[in-house]
Amino acid sequence: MLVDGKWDAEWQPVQAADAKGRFVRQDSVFRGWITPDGTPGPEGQNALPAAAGRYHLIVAYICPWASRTLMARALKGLEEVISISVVDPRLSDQGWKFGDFPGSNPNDELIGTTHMHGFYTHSDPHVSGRATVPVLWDKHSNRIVNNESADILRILNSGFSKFSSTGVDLYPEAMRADIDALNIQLYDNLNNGVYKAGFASTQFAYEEANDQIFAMLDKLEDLLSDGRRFLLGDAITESDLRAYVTLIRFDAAYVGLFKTNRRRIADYPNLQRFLKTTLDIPGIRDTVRIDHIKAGYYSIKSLNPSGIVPAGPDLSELGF
Ligand SMILES: N[C@@H](CCC(=O)N[C@@H](CS)C(=O)NCC(=O)O)C(=O)O
Repeated sequence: MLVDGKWDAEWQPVQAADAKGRFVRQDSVFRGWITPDGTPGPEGQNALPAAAGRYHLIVAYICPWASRTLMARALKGLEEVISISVVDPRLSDQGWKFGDFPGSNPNDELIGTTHMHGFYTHSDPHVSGRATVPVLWDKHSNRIVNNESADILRILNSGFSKFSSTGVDLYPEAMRADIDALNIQLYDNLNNGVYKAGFASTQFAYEEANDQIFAMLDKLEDLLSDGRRFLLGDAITESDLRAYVTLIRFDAAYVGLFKTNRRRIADYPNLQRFLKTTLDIPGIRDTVRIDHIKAGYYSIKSLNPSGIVPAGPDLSELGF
């Protein structure tokens, strides 16, 4: 991680642990906003004006948080408005870097950095924290606008609406209370839940996280059991993006590496249908690279010292 603008020691996947061995995630540090005309964001954040060609997303296909921003970009039809670059899925001892893995960018064309942390120190020479993806980058000032994917989803949804070619609204006014309530459960039990299981340092913390994950999966399976296409009805919302990015990684990576192996998503008919429905939306399949997901997760040395990437599972039912 970075300490006062300098790379400090070897990269470690475990961010912090509490007294009971629970994984604790750090908060993101760059929280600027983008609005249609540059007026402040919804909570008074400093904002830049939306524009075509000015902003850029730096992502990793392995990463669920980055992938949800790619999904929002695709669902809003912003592929020609916001450019992207993709880091190598395999973590180096200095965090993310550009590299030669198929489908990633060998070099950075924005500022010529080799590692993700270069964007952070370029934006703030004294920055401290982890150099995470995704990053929303401003090509005019050559600075990070925001490195919190939850914010980036909202920015893409509302800030860029005049550039959207689809008219999809992922956070409709009338559904906000339901979306917010479901998002909290999804984050604690599922999105961050799998990391809590995978990076638990005690049996207690692992079992606690595992129970939360499977209770949440049962709940989502039940929500979808009336035949609805998405979690809150027939229209896709932000909550679906949040659930999807963890569900699509579950059988490929988490069941094995994070030991969340009580059941697979393929064993839940409605969750599997939800994955297929979402994958059929134009642009979504392009946001999923199973090869990056497997290579990336299984490159985490502390969980998989040999670096061997499993050959399975068979995901042909999902078209992979
Ligand atoms: N809260 C952040 C979390 C992002 C995050 O943790 N990304 C991971 C990859 S999935 C990362 O870049 N980790 C590198 C590190 O922690 O050094 C967000 O949602 O944007």
